[in-house]
Amino acid sequence: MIKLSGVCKTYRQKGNLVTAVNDVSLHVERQEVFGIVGYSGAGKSTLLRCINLLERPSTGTVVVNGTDLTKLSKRELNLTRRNIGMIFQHFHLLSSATVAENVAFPLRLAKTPADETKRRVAEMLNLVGLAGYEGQYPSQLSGGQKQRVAIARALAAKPSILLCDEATSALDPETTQSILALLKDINRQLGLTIVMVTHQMEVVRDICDRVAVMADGEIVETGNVIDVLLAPSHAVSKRLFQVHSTTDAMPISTQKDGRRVLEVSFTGALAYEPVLAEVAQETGCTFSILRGTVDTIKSVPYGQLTLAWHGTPQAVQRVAETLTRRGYVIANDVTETVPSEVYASC
Ligand SMILES: Nc1ncnc2c1ncn2[C@@H]1O[C@H](COP(=O)(O)OP(=O)(O)OP(=O)(O)O)[C@@H](O)[C@H]1O
Repeated sequence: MIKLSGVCKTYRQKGNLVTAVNDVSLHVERQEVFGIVGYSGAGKSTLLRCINLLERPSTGTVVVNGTDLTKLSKRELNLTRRNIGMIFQHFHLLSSATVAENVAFPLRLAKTPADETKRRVAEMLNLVGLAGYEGQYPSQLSGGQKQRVAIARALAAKPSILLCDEATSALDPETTQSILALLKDINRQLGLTIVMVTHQMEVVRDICDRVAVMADGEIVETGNVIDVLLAPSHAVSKRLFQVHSTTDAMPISTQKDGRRVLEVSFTGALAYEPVLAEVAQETGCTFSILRGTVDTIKSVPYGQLTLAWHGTPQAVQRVAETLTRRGYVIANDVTETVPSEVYASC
């Protein structure tokens, strides 16, 4: 559906070259919700804007539905862009136009007949839950309602792709949830492909199927959300997705007593099995839970726990291997990262 190959974007800034996106290749499947995350300045927005050529890549190709956008004339590009809607953090609504006029804007550009425009605007406002707001102005709406109008406008020309640039970052948590629910519905009902840039990990957890982690203009890790979230492999992903800091999770007394402190994760049916009790029995160790989360990601149960294992040195040595055999993932063996001076001083 969307295939980026070797995309680079450089800017000239005060005589220096800034590389915002560096040799990114990416494949987004039809109808998936794909997240792009990373710290500020990682290049996320620039990469997103390369997908509809709001930013023209310095090198590389952008193929959408089999067409390389970088090869199109201006006119062809404008026509193709109708297939790609976009929403933004600050909504970008026309303040002097009514809700209906805002939603009708892309249809006017496409010279859609008036009766069809009217019908489509009504359909879109119904979809986003704003039927009856046609005559209101953006200043009369809440942030969540403004984003709903922006979504209606973005979908008015029936695109098959929606790009979202920090679409929920300016909204409170409750409104964020309602916009995410709307995007999920749209993804399901209309079969829309959604690519979203976000720094909100709950957005990734709630709505994305796959995620790419960016750092310094590059994609450093891509995968299914549940895999990247529970067993991130790159240092940046670990920082972004870790639920809590290891140091916070370990009172000093536990560092001393717990011979082995492990951060583990598990998914699916394992959440319902008495794995920890069985591993304790098999190894002859006991354990305490220092920190933990058990939740679901898109209806799949998962858990992340920090465990202190107590027992003889030989017994605690067997714990990690036994947990792994039972299907747990060892995200971090914290014991090995605790300096020996810490043990000595406790
Ligand atoms: N038009 C521009 N001119 C010059 N440099 C730019 C331009 N746009 C982006 N950059 C630079 O490219 C880099 C990536 O910026 P970008 O906005 O894509 O990052 P981001 O990950 O989206 O950050 P944020 O989360 O803060 O929005 C930054 O160093 C930024 O300063």
